[in-house]
Amino acid sequence: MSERPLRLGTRGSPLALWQAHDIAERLRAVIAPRIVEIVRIETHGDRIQDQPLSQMGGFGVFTRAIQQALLDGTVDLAVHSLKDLPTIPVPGLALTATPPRGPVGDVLLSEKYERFDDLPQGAVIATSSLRRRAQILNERPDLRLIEMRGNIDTRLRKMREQGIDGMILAEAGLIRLGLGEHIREVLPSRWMLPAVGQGAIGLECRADDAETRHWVEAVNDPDTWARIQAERAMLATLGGGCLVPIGVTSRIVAGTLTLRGTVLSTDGTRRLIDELSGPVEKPLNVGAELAAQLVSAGANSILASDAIDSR
Ligand SMILES: NCc1[nH]cc(CCC(=O)O)c1CC(=O)O
Repeated sequence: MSERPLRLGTRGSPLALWQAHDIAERLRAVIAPRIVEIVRIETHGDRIQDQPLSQMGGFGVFTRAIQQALLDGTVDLAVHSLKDLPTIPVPGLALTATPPRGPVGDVLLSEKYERFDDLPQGAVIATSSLRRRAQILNERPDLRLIEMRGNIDTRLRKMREQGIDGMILAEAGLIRLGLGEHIREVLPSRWMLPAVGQGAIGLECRADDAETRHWVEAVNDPDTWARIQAERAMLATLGGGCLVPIGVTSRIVAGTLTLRGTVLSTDGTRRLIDELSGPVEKPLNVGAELAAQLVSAGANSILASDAIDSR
């Protein structure tokens, strides 16, 4: 076994660094006395802060630079927020493990209202995600949605300064940064389905780096792994990437994996939602079959109409 440090690549945002330190601790517990180092890498999404994510040319704006560092050998392990990691495989790299998943939901933050249902007609809500926008408009067509980018701290400040009525963020990020006191309500998964992989951390290695993969597999959580395999198979089969509103929930009860998926038009007027269960040993089948069900119900026409609208 080599004695050089294991270098772990991450974005430099406060949330990314929290996640990287968490992974470093988990690895140190299995890999000691070898040193684990954290290497910060700036991604395209970190550099360009003034454009809507949906217009930044799509896939991998928060992950590609870290994957490149992994391929170059600058780092040995990439730590990603899994929901930012495209499902398209990168030759030479392998998603190797997912530690236990954090909270999966989306939450309302607001200085004025306690609950989503308290929002008055025409209230202004900030979000940078097409998935959140479409699901909010499907539930409440009267609300006004505006773009908001930036780290979580920045967004909280902008909401206060600009008098915005509310904002939707992932619960996991707020909890991890100790900002849980800002959460007013976890939005019901009945209508706000989280992003594929939300709340999970993905650990990616070079496919041929057997030694690192061995250590990284030691911090894997099998239930999280099965759920994210199913969720990502659904997304990959639908082929929507990040430019189309797709949401999902998953659960495992007594060896059965249940996946519920939704596809919407970006304006929220059209929505499909469907559910499928299968053995936890076959997560890829559950995901691909649920996607096929959504396609038979017309998912492709919803996705295609969005592709035309966004031009
Ligand atoms: N780049 C957005 C991003 N990627 C991961 C998280 C939060 C943590 C997670 O959902 O895993 C966030 C912020 C948000 O959506 O509020």
